[in-house]
Amino acid sequence: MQKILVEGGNLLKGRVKISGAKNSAVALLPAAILAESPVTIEGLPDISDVETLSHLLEEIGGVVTKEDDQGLTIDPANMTSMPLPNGKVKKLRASYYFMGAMLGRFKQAVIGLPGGCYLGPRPIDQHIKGFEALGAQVTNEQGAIYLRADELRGARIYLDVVSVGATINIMLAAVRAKGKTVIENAAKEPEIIDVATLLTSMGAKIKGAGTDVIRIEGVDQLYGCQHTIIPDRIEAGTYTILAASQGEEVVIDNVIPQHLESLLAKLREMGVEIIEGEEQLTVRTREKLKSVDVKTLVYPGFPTDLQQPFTALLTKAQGTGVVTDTIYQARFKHIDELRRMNAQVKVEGGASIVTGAVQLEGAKVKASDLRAGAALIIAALMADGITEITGVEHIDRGYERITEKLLALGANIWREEMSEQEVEQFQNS
Ligand SMILES: CC(=O)N[C@H]1[C@@H](OP(=O)(O)OP(=O)(O)OC[C@H]2O[C@@H](n3ccc(=O)[nH]c3=O)[C@H](O)[C@@H]2O)O[C@H](CO)[C@@H](O)[C@@H]1O
Ligand SMILES: C=C(OP(=O)(O)O)C(=O)O
Repeated sequence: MQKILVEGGNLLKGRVKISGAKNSAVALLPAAILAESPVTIEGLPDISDVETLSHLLEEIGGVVTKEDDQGLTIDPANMTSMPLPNGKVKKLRASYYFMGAMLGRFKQAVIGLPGGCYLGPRPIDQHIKGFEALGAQVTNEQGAIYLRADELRGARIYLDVVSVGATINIMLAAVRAKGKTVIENAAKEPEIIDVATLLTSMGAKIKGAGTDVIRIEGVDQLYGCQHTIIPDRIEAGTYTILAASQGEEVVIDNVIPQHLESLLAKLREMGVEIIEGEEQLTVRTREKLKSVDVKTLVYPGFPTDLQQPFTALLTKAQGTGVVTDTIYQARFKHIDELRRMNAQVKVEGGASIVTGAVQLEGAKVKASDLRAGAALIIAALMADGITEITGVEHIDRGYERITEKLLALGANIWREEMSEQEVEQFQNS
């Protein structure tokens, strides 16, 4: 087990290249189950979620081959509807996409309830509502979801909650259903468009991805194809926040700036200078930052996945900022850790209230989840002295080579193996 150490204070300067989107990758890989011949996905991020999903694809009989340029080819020809009730499915959230994809291809699946970041309750009732509407029988037996259908039939499905996972999962099953499916109140995140683009290249008929009504005409067969993933808007947002907090001038390459408009607007309000290129952002901070309030919303609103990193930045700004998370009202585990670093933050209801312009101090802290980890790294880069961050396995689920990328920008950051005693303390904390 490793920990990350950061000596704060260095100003960041240079360029950083953003990797492929985690939240696309984790759906694109299971989508390959639906094809009859090999699917190649290019530009995948080198993160542990991708590795775990590749192993799961192999467990059900897929042949996964590494390509140049971080591509993977998945040959689904010999896959079976092997049950996956336990094991790796519990390591990440997106294993739930095996439900939709295996239901679509085999008309049956047994998948353990997913893991992923604990952000308060994360039900999957809307996924199940969608599968049932398509004709599947769904039961929960000892923590695994059993799905079975004699035939999948297209249906009109209204999502009671706007859900990224449910929208994609229903799309995965519906592309192989008989007839027409309409998903109403669908999520509009760019990752949904990316998955729909892959499915369309495989032969699916999908209209409206990226709007709140998606129409799907089921087809009998899907085929292999080649697809290049979109850049990770959350990783890009994290580096943008990082550059705003401790950057002299940082150029962020391989970005779709339109995917980050809500964040960029808030940063500009704070006094950060951002120049948007076609696939690039240049971030400069010349003046003292002013606090702002943010409220997370579904896309194109401010993303919940950037709420925690943004809170770390607010500790530097003049004034008080309120961060309200309307998606996950319990996504505040990073706050206690930021407090250990001298941050003046309190949580009230579904919001954190940050009193800014405070000098953070290095401390021993624990990343409780992926974006809490990103928030702690940002705080550590601004802090006086050395910060030790445990819970690195969460960070490695979603940030490719984060220590190397930051080192190249001039940060003083490194990894160390934890001693046996530290591992024990960590596991008991
Ligand atoms: C792998 C992946 O893509 N993860 C992202 C995805 O998670 P995930 O797909 O799990 O998140 P959802 O969009 O489904 O969740 C949004 C909200 O709907 C609720 N809900 C969701 C499904 C359901 O069946 N019932 C229900 O009540 C959730 O508790 C949450 O409050 O979108 C989240 C919201 O942008 C991001 O934070 C995650 O990074
Ligand atoms: C919450 C996240 O991921 P997951 O849904 O995979 O747990 C995230 O990416 O911030």
